[in-house]
Order: sequence, then C-alpha cells, then structure tokens
Amino acid sequence: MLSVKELVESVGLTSVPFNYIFNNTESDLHYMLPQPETVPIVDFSLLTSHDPDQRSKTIIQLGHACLEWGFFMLINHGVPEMLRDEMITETERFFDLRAEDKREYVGKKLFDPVRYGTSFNPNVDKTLLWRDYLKIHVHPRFNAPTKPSGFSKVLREYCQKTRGIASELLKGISESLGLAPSYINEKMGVESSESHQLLVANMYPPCPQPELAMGLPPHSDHGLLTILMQNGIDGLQVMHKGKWVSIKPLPNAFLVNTGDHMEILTNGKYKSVLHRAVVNKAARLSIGTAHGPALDTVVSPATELVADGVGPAYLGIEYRNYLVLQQSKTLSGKSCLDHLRLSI
Ligand SMILES: O=C(O)CCC(=O)C(=O)O
Ligand SMILES: [Fe+2]
Repeated sequence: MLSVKELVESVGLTSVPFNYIFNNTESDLHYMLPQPETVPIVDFSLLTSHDPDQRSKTIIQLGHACLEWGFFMLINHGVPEMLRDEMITETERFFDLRAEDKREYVGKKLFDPVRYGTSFNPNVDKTLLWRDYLKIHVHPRFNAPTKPSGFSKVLREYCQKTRGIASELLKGISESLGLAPSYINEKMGVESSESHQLLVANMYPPCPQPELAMGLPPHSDHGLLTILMQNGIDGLQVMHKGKWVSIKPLPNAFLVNTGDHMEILTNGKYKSVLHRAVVNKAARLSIGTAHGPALDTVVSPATELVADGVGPAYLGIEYRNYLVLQQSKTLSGKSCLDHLRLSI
C-alpha cells in the first residue's frame, strides 16, 4: 500500500481519493470554540525552581490544566531549540528516504522496535487517514532506524530529555493531587530502567482538499503523558467543554496532554483529553513521545484517589495489553478506555 506521501508525490493529486474522504459532519466543523480560549501555559523552570512559592503556584496551575483541559503548553523546558530543530530535520529526512530504505520497517507488529506505515490500522480503518507514521520503541531498549545516518544520535538525546521532563511533570502532578511528589513515578516506575517510552512521528503530506481528509481522528493517547512538538505548521485541535480548540503553540513550546493511563490511575480525576489532527495544503510533521510504566505493570486506580464508599471506576490492565487493545481497533474517541470503565 502506498504511503500518503508517495501517493501525493506520484500522481500530482488535485483531489482527495474517495477512500480518504472523512465524514466531517457539518455540525462538527461549526463546533469550533471562538478563539482565543486560553490554553493553559506551564512554566517548567518554575516547576523545577528551588523557590517553594514559585513551585507551589506552578503546581496549582499544572493541576488546573490537568483537571480542566488535560492539555497545556510547556515553556522554558530546557530542551535546546537546536535539538528540537535537528529532531524535526532528521525525522523529515527519514520520511524523505527512498521507499527501499524504509521497506524493512513496513508491515511490522506493535512491539517491533521500529514501524513505518500509513493511516492507523489500514486493515480495519474504514476511511484511510491522511497520515504516514514512524513509531519507535525508545525505552527501555533504545532503537532507531539506521538511516538517515544522524538520526540515532539526535533521537537518543531527544528521548532522554523528554523522559526527564515527563518525570518532573509527574512529580508536580502527584503533588497537585495531594500525594507525595514521588508517588506516580514510584508507583508507575517511570524513572525505572524498565519504563516504556514510544516515539510517534506523524507526517501529514500536503492535502489538495484539507477539509475532506483527516490526519488523525478524535482520540485519546494511551500513556500517562504525551509530549508533542511540531514543525511550523498547525493542525492539532483539542476538545474543551465539548468544542474543538485549535492549538497554536508558542515558539519553542512543547504541547503536553494527559493520556488514558493518567485517567485510570487518578480514577477519572485527570481525564485523558480528546484531540485530533487536521491537515493542510502544506506538509505538517508532529513528533510525540508517550510516557508510561513498564509494559508488564498492571495499572489500576490509586487507592489514595478512590473516595471512600465509591470504589474504583476502572478495571486494572497490564500496560502491554492496553497497547494491544488500542492497536487491534480503528482509532476512535476513547473507545479503549470504555472497555475498562466500571459502573459505580
Ligand atoms: O499531530 C498532532 O498534533 C497530534 C498527534 C497525535 O495526536 C498522536 O500522535 O497521538
Ligand atoms: Fe494523540
């Protein structure tokens, strides 16, 4: 099957082929929240500050962002702009490689180290997505494609830095829940040598009729947290108060969202956020890292967060099995999490 990029480049497309036409309902397009609705901004340098006042104010903002949005922009995170730029350039170079150089990563399974493909699950997707992807398991074992030659070094550094950010954010999030700073990191083993980190690069090639196609349909992410960045082109939309909000990141900011395992762990207090990626006439690239526990960790609601007499709202599940569940289906809303909900 051709990637979207190959499709676009091979035939000089002027319209979207029928199997990519996404059923964007009228009402859906009108559901945009009037801008600007202010997306929360979290200053990482204040979160990690030695000044207890600054830190506790930032923890309150972080908790608010998780509670009200499940999404925030992270500024002053300390990842050099040059590393981010290199990461974007090397990833673009990967997608630009000749088909034969990427072939060894095609048709791979969920837990294979490096996977390159298109759509989400083309075997079951009724409508194909305007998106090609590269997915790499980067922790606990680091993996990288062999080409382009500079990719591996940049990828390793980038993933190490984003892991550090995730664990600091999880300390702040634990505190915002009234728990010890180390609570989530310890319970989920996020700082352990076995914690799982998946890198997902999304390439959305130029689309001749962007309003007809979809890059990624509404979905939530599987992990505890996702840390995302993009090239200069926007396209991410986040569901807030029942409406879509288009996200325009500040220069050099990361976009961070809570995932399904945050919702399970917090017994529904910090919900995973629905988001989607629309496409443009220009090529868009986004790079996300999903941060979670070791694959064999059974995640269930933290007893400290289950109110007396209420009980857990989700069944526990092994992290690995949740990934298997998500990949077995088409990407659709929060349908995986729905499998684990308990009626209270
Ligand atoms: O492209 C984007 O901005 C969003 C990507 C995304 O949601 C994902 O990879 O799960
Ligand atoms: Fe996502």
